[in-house]
Amino acid sequence: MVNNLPYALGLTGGIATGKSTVADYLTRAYGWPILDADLYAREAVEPGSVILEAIAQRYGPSLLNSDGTLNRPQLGDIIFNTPKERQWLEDQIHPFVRERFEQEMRTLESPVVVLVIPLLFEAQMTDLVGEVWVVSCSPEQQLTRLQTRNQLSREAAQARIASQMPLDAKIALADVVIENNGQREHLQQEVDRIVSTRCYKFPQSCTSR
Ligand SMILES: CC(C)(COP(=O)(O)OP(=O)(O)OC[C@H]1O[C@@H](n2cnc3c(N)ncnc32)[C@H](O)[C@@H]1O)[C@@H](O)C(=O)NCCC(=O)NCCS
Ligand SMILES: Nc1ncnc2c1ncn2[C@@H]1O[C@H](COP(=O)(O)OP(=O)(O)OP(=O)(O)O)[C@@H](O)[C@H]1O
Repeated sequence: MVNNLPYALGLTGGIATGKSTVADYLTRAYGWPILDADLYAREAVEPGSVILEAIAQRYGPSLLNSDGTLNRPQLGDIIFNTPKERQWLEDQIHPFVRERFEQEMRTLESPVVVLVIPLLFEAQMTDLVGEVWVVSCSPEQQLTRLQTRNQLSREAAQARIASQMPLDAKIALADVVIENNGQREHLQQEVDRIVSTRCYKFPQSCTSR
């Protein structure tokens, strides 16, 4: 890690376990900036990008909406059901996402930054962060949250969950695990408790990986 970069806290977990909810709270309560892999992954496929062009070449122009943007649900149907195609897409997008994190981190003045990276382990981005927080919830809760938020059938939601590293395996690799099975207020108290026990008040005392 280059000197003078902020201390990076990596937030990951299963799909729809609550990473963005925790990130929103961290920035509201502590003022730490958030950098989000999902936003960079969207930037990677904006109209006019090389990657969107490659997607249209591979799957045909029907993968584009009439305004030239990516038809995300349709690409999701392909990649969350076909591991080889998921791998192809990740090979296109992940180098771009990594590059964007590195760029943005160099511009920050804050002593701490939160990187939200759903595929932190799968995409081997752990070197970007000083420590890893995994947001966890029960399998039933995860399925319900995902189906409700994305309006997905049970089968489609299960396919998305199955396309990621199992949550237990992520928990085993975590420095901090945040249980998110209760109300939002409880989650916030849990986050406050964790922050109070760690080094962020004195980030220079945090050691990099
Ligand atoms: C397939 C796409 C177009 C579906 O878009 P959609 O709007 O439905 O989902 P969105 O991008 O909001 O992602 C929601 C969540 O899905 C999960 N997810 C996304 N991509 C992947 C993947 N390749 N493997 C497993 N889970 C994934 C993450 O938990 C993410 O937070 C999109 O997810 C995508 O481009 N994925 C590939 C890029 C990627 O790997 N992104 C993850 C961040 S590095
Ligand atoms: N403690 C909670 N109480 C009620 N709803 C919650 C709670 N935590 C998260 N949610 C809801 O569950 C859904 C998933 O949460 P969130 O978007 O934070 O997950 P995520 O891990 O960032 O998802 P993704 O992997 O798809 O990016 C959202 O609709 C959010 O509002």
